[in-house]
Amino acid sequence: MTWVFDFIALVKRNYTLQHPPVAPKDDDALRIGTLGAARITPEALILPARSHPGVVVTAVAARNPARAREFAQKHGIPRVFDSYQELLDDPDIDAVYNPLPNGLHYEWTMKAITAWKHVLLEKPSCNTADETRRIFQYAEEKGVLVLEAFHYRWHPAVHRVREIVQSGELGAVKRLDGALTVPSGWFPRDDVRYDWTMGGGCMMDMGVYPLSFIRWLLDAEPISVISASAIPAHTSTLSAPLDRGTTALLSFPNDVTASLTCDSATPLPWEIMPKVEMKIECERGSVYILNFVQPTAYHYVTVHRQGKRPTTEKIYSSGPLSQKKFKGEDWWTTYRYQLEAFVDKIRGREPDYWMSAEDSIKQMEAVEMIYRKSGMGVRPASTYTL
Ligand SMILES: NC(=O)C1=CN([C@@H]2O[C@H](COP(=O)(O)OP(=O)(O)OC[C@H]3O[C@@H](n4cnc5c(N)ncnc54)[C@H](OP(=O)(O)O)[C@@H]3O)[C@@H](O)[C@H]2O)C=CC1
Ligand SMILES: O=C1OC[C@@H](O)[C@H](O)[C@H]1O
Repeated sequence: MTWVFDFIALVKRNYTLQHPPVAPKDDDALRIGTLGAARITPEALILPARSHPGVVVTAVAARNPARAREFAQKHGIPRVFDSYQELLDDPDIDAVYNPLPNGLHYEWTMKAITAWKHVLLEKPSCNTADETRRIFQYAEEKGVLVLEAFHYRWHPAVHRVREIVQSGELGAVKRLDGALTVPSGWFPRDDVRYDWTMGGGCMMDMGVYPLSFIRWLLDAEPISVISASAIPAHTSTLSAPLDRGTTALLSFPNDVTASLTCDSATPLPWEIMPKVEMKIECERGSVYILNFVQPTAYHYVTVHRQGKRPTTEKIYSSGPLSQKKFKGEDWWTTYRYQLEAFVDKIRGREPDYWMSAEDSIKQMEAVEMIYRKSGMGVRPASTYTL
């Protein structure tokens, strides 16, 4: 019978995450403007802001004014700007969400910082580690906040996995295997993910998730990339090499190895569903999590302890977290948790979790190491100068 209750909870949670309760807004709610009418914005910002009393999405700017108006109307955004710069220049906006193509992250985040705006910056933070370093340095100089939107990092389920791994109860970690793949047809062939000039490539778009999770689970950086191979995308050329997918094997301190796989178009019929998983093998057992990227929709964590029967946990806000209790509701998406932390930090409150500048910089250094090893080379640096 438990599965019936689980199924009802799953349906309820997935309905509520798409139709969150609307919170009455605080008088001093943070006013966020969003750059571009990007596909990810409703899920990553507009829905989460709905249930947050301390945030209002007050403005959108798009390259095409008609598109901006249509987007604003659809999502109840009161103000529309005909250019990104006009939005940044508006003194009634406190923070911006930057979900532009990767190749524009650097330029528009630097411009936003110049305009004294806090920035919620989509992953991957920039095309190169050097750009990421410069962004955080500049933000510090100007006294504004930049956060790379690695939303999964805020969900209690991934914290639980990290807690088990780092508690030492299973002994030392020996090996990790992470994957994020989607079947062919998931992205249109003209998607910006396949545009080299815009910082495209699957390692940039999807491989960054298992990479970031591995680094965080270990609290360590790769020593070297043992091997890396990339499948060229249909847009890949010699002068603009771009991966449809990448597989890499990394070496970490203490003899730990980790593999990651990402693919933006796994050929049918080998895969008809996305694959999103991480397995951590330790001396005396293992931990497996299904769907570490969007655990709110569905996930499970299975722990094999040597000599014992495997156990399975599902961890939402009310789950059996032995570490500190997170703020949140079962239906809070990773983006909702992330927004809570972003606002808390700006308002001087201690967030439940925070992803540091150092972490974002090290993450891009690791991405570069993998691209160099696979022969694809690092993504083109922005031509924007401050
Ligand atoms: N956190 C997450 O779960 C996810 C994060 N992302 C990240 O968000 C970013 C955007 O992804 P996604 O929403 O899928 O992308 P979209 O292509 O839907 O959106 C990108 C936006 O960038 C603007 N833009 C400006 N210049 C260009 C250009 N030259 N070519 C294309 N678009 C341009 C467009 O805005 P306009 O024309 O309206 O001005 C467009 O709406 C990426 O960095 C990606 O990695 C994506 C999906 C999930
Ligand atoms: O951030 C993301 O999350 C899930 C992926 O499928 C997507 O391509 C990416 O942009």
